[in-house]
Amino acid sequence: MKLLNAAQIRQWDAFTIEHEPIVSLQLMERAANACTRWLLQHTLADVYYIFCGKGNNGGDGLAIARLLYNSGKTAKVFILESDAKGSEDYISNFNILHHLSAIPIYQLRSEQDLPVIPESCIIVDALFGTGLNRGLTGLAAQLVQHLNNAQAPTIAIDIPSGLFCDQSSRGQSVIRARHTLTFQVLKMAFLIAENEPFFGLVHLMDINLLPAFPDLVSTPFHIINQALVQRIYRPRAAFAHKGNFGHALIIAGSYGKTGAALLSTRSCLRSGAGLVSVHVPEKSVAIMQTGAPEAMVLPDADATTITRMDYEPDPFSAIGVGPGIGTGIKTRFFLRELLERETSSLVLDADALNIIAENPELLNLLRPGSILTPHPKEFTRLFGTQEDDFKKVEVAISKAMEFNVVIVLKGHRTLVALPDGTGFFNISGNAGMAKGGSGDVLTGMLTSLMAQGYSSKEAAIMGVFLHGLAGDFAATARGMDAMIATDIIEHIGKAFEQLF
Ligand SMILES: NC(=O)C1=CN([C@@H]2O[C@H](COP(=O)(O)OP(=O)(O)OC[C@H]3O[C@@H](n4cnc5c(N)ncnc54)[C@H](OP(=O)(O)O)[C@@H]3O)[C@@H](O)[C@H]2O)[C@@H](O)CC1
Ligand SMILES: Nc1ncnc2c1ncn2[C@@H]1O[C@H](COP(=O)(O)OP(=O)(O)O)[C@@H](O)[C@H]1O
Ligand SMILES: [K+]
Repeated sequence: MKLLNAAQIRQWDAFTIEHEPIVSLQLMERAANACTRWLLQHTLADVYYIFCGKGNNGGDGLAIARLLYNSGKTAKVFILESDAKGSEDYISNFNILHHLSAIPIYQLRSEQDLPVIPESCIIVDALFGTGLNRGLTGLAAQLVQHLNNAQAPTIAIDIPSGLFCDQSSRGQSVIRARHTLTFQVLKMAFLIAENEPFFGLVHLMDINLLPAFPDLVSTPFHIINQALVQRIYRPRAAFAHKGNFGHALIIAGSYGKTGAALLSTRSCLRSGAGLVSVHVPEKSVAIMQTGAPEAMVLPDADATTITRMDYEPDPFSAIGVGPGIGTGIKTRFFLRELLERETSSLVLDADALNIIAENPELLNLLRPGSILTPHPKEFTRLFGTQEDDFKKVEVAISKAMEFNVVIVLKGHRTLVALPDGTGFFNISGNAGMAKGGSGDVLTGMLTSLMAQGYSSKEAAIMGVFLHGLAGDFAATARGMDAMIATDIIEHIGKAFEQLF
């Protein structure tokens, strides 16, 4: 699914108005209706304090005030005054409301006009929407601070006021909402970690914009959804044999970290590979054979670390390397040898990435289409510190292009950055996965998918989606606090079932 920017979303509004046909004011009414329904279903308040700017976001706020009033609720409207005349639809809604004398309208012209906000009210933020074109200053910034200091919860309409859709809002005055009721589609701002304090829980309000529009525009960003992964997934043929599903090799573990190897191997086995081998330090062999009897074990010559490749890498259809291997000198030599000898693509995670970060020239040895799966700290070690999280997305994509690899920048909204310059955000998964071992599970899954012949782009998109979905099922079964990485593995099967 394409991730549209603010300008494209406005074009989509205009496209709908032109082709449906529907007049702009009716579209605003549809949007306000959807928000009002949500407010009536999900909030219990004595009174709604509705703060409006003079653009269309403010127009939404005025229409919501009227619809709440029509549903028997009490609403007070506060208008952030400026020299602007107001958008056409704002003015239309203002005129309607003006005639409804039951709804008081207060004009905010200076700091003295900022109202006392009762704890028991609900604040509706309709100051600025996708039309924000500069940071808030003056009275607008004071109002935002005033609302953020209030005890009452804030519901933002479309986007918290002051938050830019497509660029960093670091250092700006931005509404901190408990819920955001956003129209039709997610905005990029909601996928970026640094914006977490602002938008709260995001709810999509379907306003029936014409579905034909997104096909007409191009965008570098996409959201991974079930339909996309269903198109990638290839069901297993009934007459298939294990040779059809590749041979995966996991290289993982060191003394005290055999668990990382176990988690990667088990998740690799659970994700469809025909055969799975695992290269671990000699001392880990018994643990592996007991914990993952379906896998074949290649013991290292060293008792406690990975040091040598006593086998040819070529027979393996994909290799995943890194979880728990440490960054010792012999392991570093091993990784260099692997990168020099291996002819197919690799999945590189954890300490494999830390070793590369210490020896950046190794990046040039990566085979095209390899997958790197850094968490944010590993990403910083590899590619330096960025001034904000939007910049991080940009750098991930430019590095994917430069080294012709796929970079999976992990987090709440994992980004799959592709060498063709595009980026795919994953929206499955939950905070219960923020625990040691979750990343090892992802490495095993990606290696398994690559072994089966999925391209690195397909494997990365499908892998992060299924990993998050398995995490969501694990959270339902165990709860976010109690779930552990093994629970994610236990639910990989159920995640696959959603693709049938
Ligand atoms: N039919 C439709 O299209 C639908 C649209 N919908 C709604 O419209 C919203 C977008 O509306 P919008 O484009 O009017 O922009 P909006 O965000 O309300 O205000 C921007 C105005 O504020 C100003 N301004 C900007 N930055 C500023 C700043 N820092 N400090 C001070 N002023 C600033 C700027 O004017 P300027 O001062 O630059 O001349 C501009 O006029 C969208 O989020 C959704 O809620 C829904 O109803 C669905 C149907
Ligand atoms: N809050 C969260 N929401 C969704 N997914 C998360 C969250 N926190 C972590 N994850 C996922 O869990 C995994 C954690 O990986 P990583 O930090 O490498 O763990 P480890 O190295 O301990 O195995 C990543 O795939 C990440 O996307
Ligand atoms: K808003």
